[in-house]
Amino acid sequence: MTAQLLDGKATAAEIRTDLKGRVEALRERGVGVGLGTVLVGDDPGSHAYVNMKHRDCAEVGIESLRYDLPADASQDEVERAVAELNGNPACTGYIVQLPLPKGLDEQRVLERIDPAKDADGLHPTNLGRLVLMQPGPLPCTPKGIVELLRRFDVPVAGAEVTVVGRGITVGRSLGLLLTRRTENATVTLCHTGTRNLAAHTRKADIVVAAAGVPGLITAGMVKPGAAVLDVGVSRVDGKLAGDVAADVREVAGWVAPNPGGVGPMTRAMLLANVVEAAEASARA
Ligand SMILES: Nc1nc(=O)c2c([nH]1)NC[C@@H]1CN(c3ccc(C(=O)N[C@@H](CCC(=O)O)C(=O)O)cc3)C=[N+]21
Repeated sequence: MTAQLLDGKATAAEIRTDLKGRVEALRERGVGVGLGTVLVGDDPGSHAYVNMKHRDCAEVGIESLRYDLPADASQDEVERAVAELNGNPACTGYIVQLPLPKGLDEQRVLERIDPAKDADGLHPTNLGRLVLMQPGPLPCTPKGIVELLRRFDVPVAGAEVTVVGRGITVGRSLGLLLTRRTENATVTLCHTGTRNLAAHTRKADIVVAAAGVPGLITAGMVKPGAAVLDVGVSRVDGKLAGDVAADVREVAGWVAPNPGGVGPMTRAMLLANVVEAAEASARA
């Protein structure tokens, strides 16, 4: 038996079609939707991701505003781009592509984003709302993971979920999201200090691998029939490598591959956050 594919690529395309209709409806009411990006430096991966985000915007009818700053940009220059997007009414939401080049204070930049325009949900105010279980923009990757599980009817309520990785953009935020009453999962959050990783993954109904360690999760670490989602992004000899080994397909019940799984869902949720913020402001 091989695992059912959690096809993030096809699901994200369906979501973009839905969003396109909602963007048209907003425009008919005179409400524009614009996504900004701030990219610093010349990392080829980051450039590729930002390009994909702008292509998605064009498809859905969202205006895009783009700031590309050189690798030697100063903290002030980055913060000036952020201030401009905060002040520009054509920009209804934006992101600062992470990681920023060494020497820049990432947290200080994130804190200067207007929380109402925070399309990534990474401003401390919005992360605080997540901790407090109040409404607000959610980090795109965790939101995409929950949406993917929901659309493929993977049971989440009451499930044992083991998340590997404690980063803010994925692991830690996902733990907070999945333990809300509306998701109701039991979460084990593993990290580099975890003593027996396999013991934690083997008991899980759902494993989310977001450690950035190529091939970390192998077939022997997975309970038969479990859902395994590969969120690892590493480059091995210039090629994209996930955290999940190929043999996992033979034991898992569902697999979200990388590429083609959670990545496209992350981009779709970025658009969803921008559209939802515009809809909320149109209601106000
Ligand atoms: N402020 C900020 N927000 C982010 O959301 C953010 C970020 N910084 N920095 C980097 C990570 C990484 N990330 C991905 C998004 C989409 C794909 C994606 O769509 N991947 C496709 C194509 C992969 C390929 O072919 O290269 C796939 O998985 O099928 C991957 C990775 C967002 N990130």
